[in-house]
Amino acid sequence: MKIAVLGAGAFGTALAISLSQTGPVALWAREASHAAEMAARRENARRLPGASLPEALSISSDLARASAAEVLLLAMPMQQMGAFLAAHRTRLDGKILVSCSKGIDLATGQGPVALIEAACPGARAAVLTGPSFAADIARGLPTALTLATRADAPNLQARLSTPTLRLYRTTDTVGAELGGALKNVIAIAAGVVIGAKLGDSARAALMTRGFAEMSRLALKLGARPETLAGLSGFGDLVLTCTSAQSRNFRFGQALGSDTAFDAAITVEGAATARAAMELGLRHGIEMPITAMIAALVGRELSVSDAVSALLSRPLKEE
Ligand SMILES: NC(=O)c1ccc[n+]([C@@H]2O[C@H](COP(=O)([O-])OP(=O)(O)OC[C@H]3O[C@@H](n4cnc5c(N)ncnc54)[C@H](O)[C@@H]3O)[C@@H](O)[C@H]2O)c1
Ligand SMILES: O=P(O)(O)OC[C@H](O)CO
Repeated sequence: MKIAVLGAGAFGTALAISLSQTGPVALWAREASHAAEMAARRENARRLPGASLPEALSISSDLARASAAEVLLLAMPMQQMGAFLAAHRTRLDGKILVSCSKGIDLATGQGPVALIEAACPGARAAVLTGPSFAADIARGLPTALTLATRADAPNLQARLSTPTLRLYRTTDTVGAELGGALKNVIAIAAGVVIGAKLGDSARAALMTRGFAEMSRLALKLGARPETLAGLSGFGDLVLTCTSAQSRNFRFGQALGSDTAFDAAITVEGAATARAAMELGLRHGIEMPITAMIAALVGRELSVSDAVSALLSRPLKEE
């Protein structure tokens, strides 16, 4: 199976580097100048500096060429995916489309699989998610991910595994994509806690209650509990809430300490907080932490008001 990675951000580039160990891979960048720069330097200096691009990795901005592969990894920010699929649906239909994005589409309230199935009904959709920083994957550090798909999973699992990238498979696409999306919102909240100097005990409480609300929404939408407890849910929640490598966590830290944050950095949890809050309202699921983060991101609430509101909620059973 030939592979192409569509989207030359940090994650797409890291996956392309890792997958090049087991066969030829094409990396597609939407800007011709970016593709030319990477091909000349053998490095993605804009998004993943310091990682060299192997010879087995071909780079281009020609989507017709890249999308000739059977397996296409979609590695762009979640809020871009709907427009990308709509613009290129005829080229993408019939392929195996593996979403590598973590989020909920704000315009439709849908995850990547529903977006793919709506735009490209002849495609087979999959989700690759779990605890993994691009820099770690690119350095060849051991990483375990979840591959969620209802189509030909063992073959795809084998093709996307490398000596350092270990994939576990599931058919629970809803659970895998919601775990990966919702943990980003809780990671922003964990960053707020640390940025506001509320302490590690508060962060542990926040992560636990955050996991409870992630699970409430995901189970209501059809996810399986074991998926939420696995790599794509609990595993990624732990990584993202405890590492300063996480952009969602660092964005939260900046909110909590009232310091500036570069708006050009991809922070998936910001839009997903609002999308998840709206899903919660629609399905009658209480999501107090998510609602608080949506309000903080929208500058509708101060950090101290958000903390007071969470601490003054009615006492209840765990
Ligand atoms: N960086 C990580 O460690 C990591 C790990 C796991 C998952 N992810 C997920 O991968 C996705 C991408 O994140 P990233 O870290 O690569 O982001 P990034 O900010 O490094 O790069 C985003 C890339 O997407 C490209 N892009 C933007 N809009 C596009 C469009 N309409 N069409 C094609 N390309 C477009 C940009 O040019 C850029 O190269 C996110 O959903 C993120 O949650 C990232
Ligand atoms: O840097 P973040 O916060 O987007 O997190 C990256 C990955 O999702 C961690 O698994």
